[in-house]
Amino acid sequence: METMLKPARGGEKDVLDKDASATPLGGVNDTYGEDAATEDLPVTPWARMVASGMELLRDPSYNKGTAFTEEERDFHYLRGLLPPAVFSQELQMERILHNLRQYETPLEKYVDIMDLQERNERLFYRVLIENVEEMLPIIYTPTVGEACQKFGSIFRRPRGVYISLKDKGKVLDILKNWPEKDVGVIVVTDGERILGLGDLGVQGMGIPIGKLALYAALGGIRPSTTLPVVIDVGTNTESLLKNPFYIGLRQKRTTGQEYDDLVHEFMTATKQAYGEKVLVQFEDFANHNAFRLLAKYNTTHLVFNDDIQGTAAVALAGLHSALRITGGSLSDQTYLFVGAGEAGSGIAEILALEISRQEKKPLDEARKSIYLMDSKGLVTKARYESLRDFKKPYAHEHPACPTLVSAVKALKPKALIGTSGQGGAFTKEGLEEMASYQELPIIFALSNPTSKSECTAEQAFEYTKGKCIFASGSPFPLVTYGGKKFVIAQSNNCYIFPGMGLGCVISGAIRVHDDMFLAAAESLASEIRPEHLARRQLFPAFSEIRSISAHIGAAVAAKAYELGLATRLPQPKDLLAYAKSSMYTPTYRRYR
Ligand SMILES: NC(=O)C1=CN([C@@H]2O[C@H](COP(=O)(O)OP(=O)(O)OC[C@H]3O[C@@H](n4cnc5c(N)ncnc54)[C@H](OP(=O)(O)O)[C@@H]3O)[C@@H](O)[C@H]2O)C=CC1
Ligand SMILES: CC(=O)C(=O)O
Ligand SMILES: [Mg+2]
Repeated sequence: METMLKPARGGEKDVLDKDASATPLGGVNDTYGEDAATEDLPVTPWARMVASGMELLRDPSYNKGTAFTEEERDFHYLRGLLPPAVFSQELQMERILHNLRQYETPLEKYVDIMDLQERNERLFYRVLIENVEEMLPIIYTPTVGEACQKFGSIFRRPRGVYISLKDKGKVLDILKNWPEKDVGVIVVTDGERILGLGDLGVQGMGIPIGKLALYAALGGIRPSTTLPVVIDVGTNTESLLKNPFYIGLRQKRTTGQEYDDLVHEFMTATKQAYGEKVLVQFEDFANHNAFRLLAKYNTTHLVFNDDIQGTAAVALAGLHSALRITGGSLSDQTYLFVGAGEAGSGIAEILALEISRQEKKPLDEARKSIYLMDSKGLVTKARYESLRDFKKPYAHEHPACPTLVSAVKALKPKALIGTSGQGGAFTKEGLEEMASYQELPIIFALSNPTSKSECTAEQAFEYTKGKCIFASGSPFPLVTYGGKKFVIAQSNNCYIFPGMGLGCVISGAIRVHDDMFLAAAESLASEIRPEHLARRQLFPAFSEIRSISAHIGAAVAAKAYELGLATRLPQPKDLLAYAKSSMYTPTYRRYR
């Protein structure tokens, strides 16, 4: 791919036009999933003005470091500003990986790789895309959790947009300060429930940054169209308030009208700044805000909540796969959730929707085989009045069960799904009980990061005597039990949201509908092949994720067209080919 850059000594810059092109992601019909053979590709028919010389080296969107060719070094006033060797992107990647592997702690690796994002964006994404399985635990769970806890200390350069209570009335101005005008996907948090680590205030920003890196790497969304946002309304975490390196507002969380007004100002400003079709993903809000914000904005904005809906879709795909191993249908089983918040009730509700759709029975009927436990034990009818709304549909007539083992004994669930954020919540006794009456118990320990997983993969296999079909939210190493090796698949919403974003963008969707998540789940489930199931592996390897995201994107887009929610007309004939051809690839452009 050749890109015409008009060198402008002294740094005249046209950031508005950056990467503009005919495809919705601005991918200039990037060659999907392979190295573009740069010589053969057409010359892009437009020109850009970018900085030259040192400024070019300092612009991560265009910088290629030692990969600038001799010709480019002459043309762009770079001669002498770089050492004489000219590296290929492949060799640069090797060097990055070599250095990364020298670090002793995952946090050091995180700091190093995020630094690369600030220096050379294309190299950063090339490293991510070609080494997803190695890189995911660093830029995502579990390391991103530790990075958020220490965000103030490791802070180097700001990334994304910080909106605090101090900015009331100025949110649109803040969005205007962001250099990119063509924003398509925003991930926003208020930092109150960061993974299972609780309230990390403004330091939750690590999560939108990480999720959006995955949008680009796994889903092919052009990085320049992504915007991480944190809304800082304070934190109730005393240790942060006392920490001299804390980078947020040093006050307790604001709630009520003042909170709502700031969020509303932000939501209004997103449309004013970026139009109707900007996708806003709510991430890691505490559940007292998550459900109501979703309900408030999903009829007026293109929004979804990843913890409720993305998690639901991936877990549903996992359950489909698990039942292909055990036999039986979704509707024949009893399900027990440990954790009745966003993730738990989100999964419960999509499961009930799917059962109701498959069996053509009312949703309320479908919910009857799904039980939730929260911090007070089993959610039952007797507790109805005191329950939050999202738990009420699952308050069945049943005696109280205060502990996991008592609930498992009473209900004999086929599947046990952990979404409690409580490390160790799946006790030895509870897991032994799950294995006492069935051959292949389904055990999902979905809480993140690793320290909050309801059990480890090893414990699941050990306490069920190797019988379990297991998935976790955070990565676990391979488990060997009874001489057999089991690859531990991750039931994590990162299988879904990149493809969901891709589908929304390529169709020009204006709303997200639950059926788009059902379509995403179905698409993901269809990627599971018999050889995966033979190994009890419920999800394909992350190395296949770009292709999976393209399929999910096409399925989501098809559903958006079917529901009349898509605005990109006419509908492309082959949505999968269109999704693939629209995806961002990080191969360097040739500048002249
Ligand atoms: N794998 C994935 O893709 C995802 C994983 N997650 C993980 O799921 C976890 C929960 O997230 P989320 O649902 O948003 O959080 P919420 O705070 O909304 O929900 C947590 C739930 O767990 C319950 N709970 C707390 N302690 C216990 C206990 N000892 N026994 C049983 N239930 C308990 C809470 O009870 P009560 O209602 O009484 O307070 C609440 O219902 C986090 O660790 C998060 O990282 C989240 C999204 C995606
Ligand atoms: C994965 C995710 O979104 C979470 O743990 O919150
Ligand atoms: Mg989350």
